[in-house]
Amino acid sequence: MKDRFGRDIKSLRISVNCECNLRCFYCHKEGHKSSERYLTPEDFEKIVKTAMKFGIEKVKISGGEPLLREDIVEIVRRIKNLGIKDLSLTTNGTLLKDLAYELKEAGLDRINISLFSLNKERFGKFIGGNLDDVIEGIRIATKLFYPVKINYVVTTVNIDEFNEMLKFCKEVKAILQVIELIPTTEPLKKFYYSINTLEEKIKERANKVFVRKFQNRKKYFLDGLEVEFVKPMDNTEFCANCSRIRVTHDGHLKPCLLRDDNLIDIYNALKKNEDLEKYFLECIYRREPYFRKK
Ligand SMILES: Nc1nc2c(ncn2[C@@H]2O[C@H](COP(=O)(O)OP(=O)(O)OP(=O)(O)O)[C@@H](O)[C@H]2O)c(=O)[nH]1
Ligand code: SF4
Ligand code: SF4
Repeated sequence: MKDRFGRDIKSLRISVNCECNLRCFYCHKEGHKSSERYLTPEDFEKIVKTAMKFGIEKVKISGGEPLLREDIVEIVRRIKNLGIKDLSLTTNGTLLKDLAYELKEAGLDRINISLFSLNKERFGKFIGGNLDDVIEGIRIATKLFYPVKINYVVTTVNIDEFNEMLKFCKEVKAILQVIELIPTTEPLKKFYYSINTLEEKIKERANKVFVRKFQNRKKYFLDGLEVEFVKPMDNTEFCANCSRIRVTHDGHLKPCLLRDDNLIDIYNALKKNEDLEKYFLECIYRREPYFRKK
């Protein structure tokens, strides 16, 4: 299925909650306000079932911090049991050491873990929480899942750790995902650091480059290491190749991360056990590339 801009619909990104046990200063909260309303594992199952009718085979679970939900393993199991081929989860990693085995057993295919800094003090100051827990979570995850991606959001605060991040990812055998900061508020703008210079450096060292169809992302292969660049800002090619639909924890279909004015409320439809197809069609209709050529 394609939207009005000829973009395929391939993946569903489900935010299962809005709470988090960390406080990253750059958090964009998946572009949605918090709310007291929460979907149940059965609700997510119904949503994914409908999404599959539209050809969606990839599901990403996110939050807030998804591992704070007590029923996260059940959510994973129910979605995987529907036959989703690529089921992944993005986490801050703090609770992973206690949950990694159960998630694997429930059918999770792969995992992305945020890592702002390898410096304990800096991690505590800008992110909160305990870096050691995250590192332990990463080490366990890399033994159970493939691939594990390390999400390194680049800012003026942690740009000096780029080489250390490369070294760390090589050591633990994870993919380094270098992510451009999305400055969603005015004060965040001063932390923005363009990742183009980092990409140039990696390009020089790479043996092979691969361009992912999804968001036109480039992946570089170095000796024993993969590095992917995520550059959403003002990037018309990124949005032109966006194939995601989002679901919020409180039961909205969301056509775009950066917009909060075109959501579709499906909460009552879920509770009444209505067919969800027409809501998906409406969501696909409302999809527009956020950054596009004028
Ligand atoms: N603008 C925009 N940014 C996105 C979108 N999806 C992901 N991102 C950015 O990419 C970062 C990492 O996202 P992840 O949750 O790790 O997932 P992903 O890298 O998109 O997905 P996979 O590579 O398939 O695992 C997010 O924090 C965002 O900054 C999107 O749809 N739009
Ligand atoms: S870990 Fe993720 S959800 Fe939590 S504060 Fe950081 S960016 Fe936001
Ligand atoms: S259209 Fe662009 S900004 Fe919106 S979700 Fe897709 S990639 Fe992100």
